[in-house]
Amino acid sequence: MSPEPIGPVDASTRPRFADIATFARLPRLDQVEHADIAVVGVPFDSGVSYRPGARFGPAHVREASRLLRPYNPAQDVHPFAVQQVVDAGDIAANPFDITEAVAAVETAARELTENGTRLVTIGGDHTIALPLLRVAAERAGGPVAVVHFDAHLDTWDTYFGAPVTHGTPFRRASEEGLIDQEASLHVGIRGPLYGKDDLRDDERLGFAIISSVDLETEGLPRAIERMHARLGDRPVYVSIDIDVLDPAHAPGTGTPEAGGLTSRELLAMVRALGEHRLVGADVVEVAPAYDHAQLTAVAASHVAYELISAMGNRH
Ligand SMILES: N=C(N)NCCCC(=O)O
Ligand SMILES: [Zn+2]
Ligand SMILES: [Zn+2]
Repeated sequence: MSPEPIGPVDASTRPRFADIATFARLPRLDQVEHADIAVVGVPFDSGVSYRPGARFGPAHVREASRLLRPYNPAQDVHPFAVQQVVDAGDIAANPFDITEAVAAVETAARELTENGTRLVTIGGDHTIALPLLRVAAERAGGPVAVVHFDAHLDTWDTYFGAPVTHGTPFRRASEEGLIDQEASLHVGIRGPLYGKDDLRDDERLGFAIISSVDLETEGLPRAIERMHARLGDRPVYVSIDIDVLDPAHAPGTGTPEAGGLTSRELLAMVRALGEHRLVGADVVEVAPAYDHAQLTAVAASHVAYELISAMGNRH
């Protein structure tokens, strides 16, 4: 029998503002025999097209995650008791060479998932979704349904001739056959595009869209219904760009767009994913330099907590 999971440090006997921060004050990977879920940081932002700083995201989210508690009433689950969740530290990626950095993330993700551990990765910019999806599809034995929360499509082709950036991971992933083209979708899309072709290309690459306006006009229950219908019973990878939230809810990000989701809407949609077989997830694009009073980091840490809870729901 495997031992009982080691949970977070108890905030009622040891102040939650003490100690070096691990995610939710969980044990480190080297302190357990086996991890069901590893939270891992990728402090990398060399793929950004506008404001830099997401390289400081993992540390900022860990700091804000000190406030998380062990029982999640919204999903009626003790996410850190039904499964062993750990902090696996950071994947240190080369800030001067995107190709090398992406390869390093892929290698590290492959190693971390060797014994069935699922990853919840904290970015870092959205470039890192590409190597993470490579490993997720490999582990799932084929393409995965991607549910991608973002203001942006991230299926553009190149920037300055560069094919691997934070605006292009899902085009590359689709071209590489990593995503299930019948079951993938974006949620929260809004704002100006380069042209109409962006949407045509996006559909051809295998994505459906629940836009921010759809959410407003159709409401949350209908959006959740559409998400369930699209994902079906496929293995699901969840990629959450924190800029899916309105800048009022998440100012600390590099390419903010007005008219986004509330954190309440995003948390509700993530909770609904508890019905699905989640093979991995990321929360990216938290850039602390533009944050205020940890607003963005609190949102990101709660989103990660709901993801871990959703993974625990079907444990
Ligand atoms: N992945 C994020 N956050 N943003 C992509 C924006 C790409 C652009 O500048 O057009
Ligand atoms: Zn975005
Ligand atoms: Zn993005």
